[in-house]
Amino acid sequence: MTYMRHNMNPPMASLTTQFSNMNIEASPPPVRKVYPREYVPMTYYTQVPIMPESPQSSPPAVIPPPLTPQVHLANVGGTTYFYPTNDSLNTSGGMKASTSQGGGDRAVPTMQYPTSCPPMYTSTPTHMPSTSKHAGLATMFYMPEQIRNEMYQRNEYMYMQPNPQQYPDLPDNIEMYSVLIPLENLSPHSITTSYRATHRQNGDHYALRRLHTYGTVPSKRFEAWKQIDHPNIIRLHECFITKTFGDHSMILVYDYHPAAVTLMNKYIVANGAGNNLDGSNGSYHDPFSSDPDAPRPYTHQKNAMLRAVACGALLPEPVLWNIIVQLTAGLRAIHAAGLACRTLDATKVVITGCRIRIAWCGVADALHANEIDNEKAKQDDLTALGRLILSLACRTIQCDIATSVELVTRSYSQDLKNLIVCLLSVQHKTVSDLMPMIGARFYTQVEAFERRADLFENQLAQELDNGRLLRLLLKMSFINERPEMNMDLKWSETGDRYLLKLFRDYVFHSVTPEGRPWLDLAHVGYCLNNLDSGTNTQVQLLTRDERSLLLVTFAELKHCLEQAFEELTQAATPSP
Ligand SMILES: Nc1ncnc2c1ncn2[C@@H]1O[C@H](COP(=O)(O)OP(=O)(O)OP(=O)(O)O)[C@@H](O)[C@H]1O
Repeated sequence: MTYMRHNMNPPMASLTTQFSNMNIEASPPPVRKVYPREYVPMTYYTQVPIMPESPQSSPPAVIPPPLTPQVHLANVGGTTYFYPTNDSLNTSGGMKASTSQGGGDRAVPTMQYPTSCPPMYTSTPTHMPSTSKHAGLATMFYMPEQIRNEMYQRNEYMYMQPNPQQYPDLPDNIEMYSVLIPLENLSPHSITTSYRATHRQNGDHYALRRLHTYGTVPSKRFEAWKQIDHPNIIRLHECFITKTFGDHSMILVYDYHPAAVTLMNKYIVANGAGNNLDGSNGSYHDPFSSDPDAPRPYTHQKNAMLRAVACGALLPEPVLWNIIVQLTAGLRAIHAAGLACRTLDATKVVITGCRIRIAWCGVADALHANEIDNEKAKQDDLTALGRLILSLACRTIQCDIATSVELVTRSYSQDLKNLIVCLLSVQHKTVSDLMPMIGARFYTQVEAFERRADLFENQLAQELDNGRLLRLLLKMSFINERPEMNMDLKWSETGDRYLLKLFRDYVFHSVTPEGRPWLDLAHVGYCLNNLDSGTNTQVQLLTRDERSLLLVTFAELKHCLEQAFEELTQAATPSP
């Protein structure tokens, strides 16, 4: 009664006589919290209410009419509609309604509904809790903020546009790739450059690695690299030589992972403690290298590292194990394919969300094509992994091994220290040897990934529902308040469309008995899901003048919607 009420005391006399005897005062308080609950799929014309008739679940002040064997009457704009009661509904799906004489403008349909089950839409309003003072509306409409931010950040990278003034020398196309955007600051002396590019045919983005002035033929190992499809390795798709840059450059084409950031940038440079990049060309110097020309560590950097320990800036150990598990998984696949990474360091491993991936695989094979000792290269990979973990544990790349191991001993578990020492030792080892050292932490990682997968799956389910409801809303919006259709200025106000208009009011324009807008998303979700399913649950629609109350089922409303939308679709299609 009150869902369209604009003042607190509507004239009771205006209600149709069938309902005038109802004791409104005795009914439960009209506005209640609607607890989200599971949606129970219905079959047509069974009279089981979808939401239990508990005081917690009713929409505001919509009082269930006493179901009597008589025919219900409703008057709309001078037309009286007769609605059959429960008993007169036949389970074969037929339902009849008739108008009294009086020339109403609503053509009363004789509807045939399918007897099969309607589509099942589960988890109706579970993600649409009822509005409360404390919950912001935004949190109900959108996915969790962390996931949303991750997605938006990736989109930002996906839709990034090149600035031609910034890089005027960049070619428009390289073979099938165009719209080049450098992934790093271009430096005139570097021997490699990376770009994001778009494939001209399929429109997908790729990460291109250009090896400048590359004279020899592509390494045979590229074919093996292209076969590696692993979640912790960025996939190589193709490689070719091009003269587009005015030299013989080799281009290696990889999957593009938007918003990927190197471990160096995320954990070391961000800490401000490990920038060991040579200012002249941005290249990375390994502080543990046996090369006598490599920059040596400084005592003050050791102090900075110790200060980092003191103020708790070290990475939590689970983060390190997460990286170890993923990197060893990647290395395992690479070594099993008879290949070696050869350039594993913090600038060649990227992270997106929680995923760690080894980047630019195969580049070292192109640059050092003559290095054929694969077994040694595999050992070097494991040593490089040990150095990488040590750098991350200390959040610096500028400290000597002894000091770093000492720090790890003090700050982390014995297991982590043993693993690092094993990786750095000269003894022959394989990735499989590391597995017992990782031990049960492997299961912790699997659990974490499964939880994340569950989270995304749940979110996906909700988004599926949101998409479905959006399509329904779009259909309703195409119909409601349409100024004219096929020269008929009253099209959206008459016939089936009139019911849809009243239904729209019921769903979205309900007010509390005090006349305040009733913004309950559970109510909206409940109504739209019932409409989409075409259930046999009845809904009472009050005309705007509050003089008539119409009893309709969601199945009827669904039929009205489909009919009206079909009319629109036909009118939209130009005749041949
Ligand atoms: N497949 C990829 N998809 C998206 N971004 C990537 C991909 N691989 C690497 N990146 C990003 O590209 C950027 C540049 O990578 P690159 O390896 O050239 O960095 P670098 O540290 O400058 O190394 P180098 O000195 O060898 O050029 C990095 O920020 C990295 O996160």
